Amino acid sequence: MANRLEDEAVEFLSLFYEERCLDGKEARVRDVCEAIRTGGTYEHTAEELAFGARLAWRNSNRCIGRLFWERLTVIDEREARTEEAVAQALFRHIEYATNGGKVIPTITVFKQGASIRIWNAQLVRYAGYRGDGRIIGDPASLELTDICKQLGWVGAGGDFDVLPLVISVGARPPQLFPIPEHLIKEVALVHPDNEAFARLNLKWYAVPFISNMRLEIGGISYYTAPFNGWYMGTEIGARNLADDFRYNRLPEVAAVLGISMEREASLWRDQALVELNRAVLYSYQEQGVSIVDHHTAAKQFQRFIGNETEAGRDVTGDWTWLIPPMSPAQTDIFHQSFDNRIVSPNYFHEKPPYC
Ligand code: HEM
Ligand SMILES: N/C(=N/c1cccc(CO[C@@H]2CCNC2)c1)c1cccs1
Repeated sequence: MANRLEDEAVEFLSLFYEERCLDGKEARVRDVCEAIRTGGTYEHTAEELAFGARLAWRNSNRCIGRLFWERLTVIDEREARTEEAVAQALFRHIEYATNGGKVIPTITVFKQGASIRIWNAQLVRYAGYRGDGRIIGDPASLELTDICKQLGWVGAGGDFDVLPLVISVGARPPQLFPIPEHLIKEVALVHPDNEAFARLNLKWYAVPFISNMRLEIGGISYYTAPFNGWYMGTEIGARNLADDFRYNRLPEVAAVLGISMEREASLWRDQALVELNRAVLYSYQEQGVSIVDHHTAAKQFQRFIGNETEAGRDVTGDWTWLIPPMSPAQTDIFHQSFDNRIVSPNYFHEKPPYC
């Protein structure tokens, strides 16, 4: 009687051997089913792991950046067993993927199962502090910042303090690992036409490293598999710095650019939003850090659809996330519909270990 893990394993291995036109599938399937029957699980080969991580990206319905799914660098850290070893591997990932600004899409995969956990949602993220009546820094980080303070971390109390890595192994309490400053690349935000913009003293970190999603391949879950790509400008300019429950900077941008906020109908918010997003794209490009604008990203996504269709594969997608948060109807994505079926391998939201 084949169990669920066996079914998922056989399905993935079939894809692995067929899509890459390899032979030897029968023997591998037999070995894996034997391992599951005797030990309750199985181990992926390095090639299966790399292919599975790339497939998971190709199957990520909410990702507009999937054109480059085959170009993912996969680092195998399944042997790491201590908090220190995990932290060192993460420092290596940050340095390698940042690559001086020419960002390399990369994932580091730690041992299967949930014994190793990273408590950070992103490896590099700013702290959030509740001051007297107002919030300093990133409101999205309030909970993790509190945990870091309880564990002895002392933040500078500013708007852009990078949090330490918080890593736990098994039932041990989490350990803190401040990220060496030389590994963290940031971009100071300046405007292409208006030098007054710099007076806002805004900046953002160069590379997004997502560290709170579960990678599932052939029925096996890797709870710790942090991955990065490069940013799409709107993530920073239309959400992180613009949402009123995040950095909420549109009023200051309007003020410094002399845009009157008197009437909603003046569309001052939209005008300030465009200028903030132009500043983000200009600053990253000027400082040599990879970034893509939402129009180019949407065109690349159309190429992804073409490639997949040519390969005879269905494309699945989540329209509500694929459309950019700024000028969505200016992209072809807005005028299409997508099948939001969940296909495995994939990346899944996972509740934080501190819940
Ligand atoms: C290479 C450049 C990439 C760009 C420009 C890009 C862009 C994006 C954007 C804009 C989102 C929506 C994020 C949000 O609205 O908060 C997203 C979602 C996502 N991306 Fe990509 N991506 C890239 C690479 C990758 C890579 C390398 C992976 C994994 C290997 C990946 C996996 C995902 C996943 C799983 C989501 C959904 C996240 C969630 O449900 O919270 N992306 N991507
Ligand atoms: N550009 C990116 N953007 C994101 C991709 C996935 C997730 C996120 C952050 O999602 C949070 C949860 C909902 N919005 C913020 C951002 C990438 C990060 C890692 C690889 S590409």
